[in-house]
Amino acid sequence: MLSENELIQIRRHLHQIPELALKEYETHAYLLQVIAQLQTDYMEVQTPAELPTALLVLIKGTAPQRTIGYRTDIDALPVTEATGLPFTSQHPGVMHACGHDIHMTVALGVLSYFASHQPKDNLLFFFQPAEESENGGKLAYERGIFNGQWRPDEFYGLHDNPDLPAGAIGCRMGTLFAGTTELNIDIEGQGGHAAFPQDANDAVVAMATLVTQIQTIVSRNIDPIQSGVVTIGKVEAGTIRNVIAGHARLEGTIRGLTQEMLLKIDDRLRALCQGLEVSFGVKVELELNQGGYWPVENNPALTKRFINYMQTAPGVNFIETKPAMTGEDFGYLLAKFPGTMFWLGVEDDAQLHSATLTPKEASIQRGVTAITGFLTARMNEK
Ligand SMILES: CC(=O)N[C@@H](CCC[C@H](N)C(=O)O)C(=O)O
Repeated sequence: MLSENELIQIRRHLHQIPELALKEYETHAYLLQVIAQLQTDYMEVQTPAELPTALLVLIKGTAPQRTIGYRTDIDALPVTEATGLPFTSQHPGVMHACGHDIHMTVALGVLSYFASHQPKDNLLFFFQPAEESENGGKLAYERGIFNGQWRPDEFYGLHDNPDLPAGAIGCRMGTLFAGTTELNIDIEGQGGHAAFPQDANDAVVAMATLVTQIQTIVSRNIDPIQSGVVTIGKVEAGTIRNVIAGHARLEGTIRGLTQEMLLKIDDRLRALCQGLEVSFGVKVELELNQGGYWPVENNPALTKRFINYMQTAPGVNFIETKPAMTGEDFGYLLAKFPGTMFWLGVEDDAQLHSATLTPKEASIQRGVTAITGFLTARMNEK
């Protein structure tokens, strides 16, 4: 079983080798190396050919009634790290800014416990690529990697949370995370000389107007008692100060706690894009892609058990949380397999996706202890 100190060294190594969605080859190789040291005769490891940076590890139980799945994501973000940590990212422009290094380490800690204490039920660990983009969970499901002995009867997974105390477990009945839709908008106008706007059709002015109009969707079109978010995270236009840009592109994300909310926001976006074509004489292409980022809906019966355990287990700091507007493609897997997603507190002033995110490492061992305790208790239930 991996000690707390060994887990911290593993986390620091993973932190130095962050990789973007579907390119997690070095991470995959390192995970395999750690897992090989934990190998027992009741463990099977598989790299699915259909998704080559994913990893499945099955620990066979002594008297299995079910296969319990535990999922961790493994990808990182295109963020330039600014933590100044001695174990900072060695991959320029890429960082574990969402804490997936912590997620993987906790999963390895739980795996190492059951590799040396054979469980009663089967335990399936799924190291999933591409959570931040590219729909790794959906791809895994659609490409059929959860077949035969690799199919979980129920699934659990966590996300780190800087707003909660280190090691605290947060969860709620019902919806934990929003569904998200990625949006891309291309605006085609007419380029020209900066001095002769009358002969051009400025895509920058059309784009700026659209960005402002988009702000009215949440403020004016949705019920204030409900929730929605539209964030434009990236804008691109132009080449130099004295050339009017003929093309502009916006990239953003839509968030809603229900599918109805997401579809309503989609409709308003379509209408605003059509209006922009009329009012500015530009051509607008709107692309909406929800992929696997469905709302994360916790299964009522399993989540009740999970919360009961965490509320009463000695040494676990359980906090009931509100729904969050973060997205997670575990939402897709929870629509296919019953299960529970929960938070692990990592206590930091920086937010997720920030270049200075520095999760507290004390959360790792506390998370491992809470999760191994829960899984053991779950295996003793009918
Ligand atoms: C926990 C977290 O931060 N998840 C990501 C999920 C990305 C969703 C998708 N690529 C999108 O941008 O809509 C998040 O940004 O919430």
